[in-house]
Amino acid sequence: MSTDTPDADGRSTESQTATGDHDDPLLRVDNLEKYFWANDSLLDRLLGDDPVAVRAVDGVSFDIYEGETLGLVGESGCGKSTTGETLLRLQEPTGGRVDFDGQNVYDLSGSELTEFRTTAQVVFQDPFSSLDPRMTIGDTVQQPLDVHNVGTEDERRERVRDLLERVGLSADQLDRYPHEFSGGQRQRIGIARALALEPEFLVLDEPTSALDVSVQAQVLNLLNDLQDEFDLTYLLISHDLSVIRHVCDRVAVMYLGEIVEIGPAKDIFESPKHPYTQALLESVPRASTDERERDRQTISGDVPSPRNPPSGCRFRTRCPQVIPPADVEIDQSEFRAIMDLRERIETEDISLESVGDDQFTFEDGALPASEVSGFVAALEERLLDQPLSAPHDKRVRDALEALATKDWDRAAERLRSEYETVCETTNPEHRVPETNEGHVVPNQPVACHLYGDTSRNTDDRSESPPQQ
Ligand SMILES: Nc1ncnc2c1ncn2[C@@H]1O[C@H](COP(=O)(O)OP(=O)(O)OP(=O)(O)O)[C@@H](O)[C@H]1O
Repeated sequence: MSTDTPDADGRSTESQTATGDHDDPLLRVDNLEKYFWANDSLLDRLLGDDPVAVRAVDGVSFDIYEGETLGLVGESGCGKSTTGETLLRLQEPTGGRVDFDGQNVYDLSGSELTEFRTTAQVVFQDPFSSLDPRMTIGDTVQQPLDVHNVGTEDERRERVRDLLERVGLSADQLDRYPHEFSGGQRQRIGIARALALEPEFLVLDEPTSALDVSVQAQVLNLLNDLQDEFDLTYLLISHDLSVIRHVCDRVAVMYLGEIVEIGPAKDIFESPKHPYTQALLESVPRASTDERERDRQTISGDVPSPRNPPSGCRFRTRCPQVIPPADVEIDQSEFRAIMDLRERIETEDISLESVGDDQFTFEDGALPASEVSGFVAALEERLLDQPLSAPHDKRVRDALEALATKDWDRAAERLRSEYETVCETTNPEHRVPETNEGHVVPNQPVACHLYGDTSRNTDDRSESPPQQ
């Protein structure tokens, strides 16, 4: 990680050479899974509601090498914080393992677990809520030393003074309270506390998101200096691509509980492979006027609920590159319109009674035959932004006709039989992508049906340690 002397692409030469000395990762995350259970209260059980799994983290695998900064990026709700907290064992996993220095952290107990808790620390986003307003900052930073009974009282106080100085505060301030400090200073206090036990590994969970932009850079620079000085390894969680770009050696892109792409930061930013990574990058505001004038694409819709994630590729409900069946010729905007329509029919998310401003009246669950064509036309107008080309227009009308008898299943089946895509039937495995010239890109596995050949499948982790 480095922020002080950025080169042309915003990463310093130093950061590009900061990793790669070690074949064995410091941290190896293997198929990590964390489900929460909703509808699981006594009342729910009395009401007969079944518990529902919230799949916050759903089988992620990656490695972190000593001295590097791995970025974990994705929209809000994708499972980044849950991943960070679960791998630190602040939450227990529902599946998978995490090896730290060769030991599965979920097997640790007693003194081994205590040792792990000193070695792996976290810095949270919000320095306002993560500090106890009734404790002086000296006591706050000293607390982990007290809990772990490190040194004498005098030695602990001396260490607190050193730490405060080291993070850019004055040792004279240790009797002050959090409200006497600015946001950036409070984050420095949080960092000092995280460093108190001389950890090797820090999870930085949105460490600058609550700060003013001008202060963000200072805190990132401080984290960079501390990494060099104390040989720290970072997992940096952020939804902010500019933060990730400037400080990370490698980047893992997370979507709805899964890692969709992972690779060296430079490659991810210069040559993103997964449509989600591309869409995330497209949605970043541009710095230069030329680029600002270019149309900025935003990702359509919201992240679906992790209670009921889409089948197959989870990004397919928003993806601008969904793959049509081999025998269907259709442009992407028409295919997207039909996919969205299918989704609404399959979830019965269309109010049939209100179509055409209530001009159609269902009797015994069906419309009179004379009204069906008007009803279909009104439905098309409501559900489609633009008319479809042949033969798709006819197929869609057939499906909509089934809704005139409220036969949702027949409508859904009519479209499914024509338009079912590999993106919905099959969860893509991580594969090493191929460039247009036929070169494979071994360090950038991607989970997308657009790429690769199943003979070269890999799991989520890069095949080799980060490049020098
Ligand atoms: N204790 C919990 N119980 C139930 N669901 C939870 C719990 N904690 C998190 N979730 C759900 O898990 C999903 C992932 O949340 P998480 O906070 O890990 O995402 P994130 O990518 O870090 O987003 P953000 O940046 O908004 O925190 C979300 O849908 C969230 O609502």
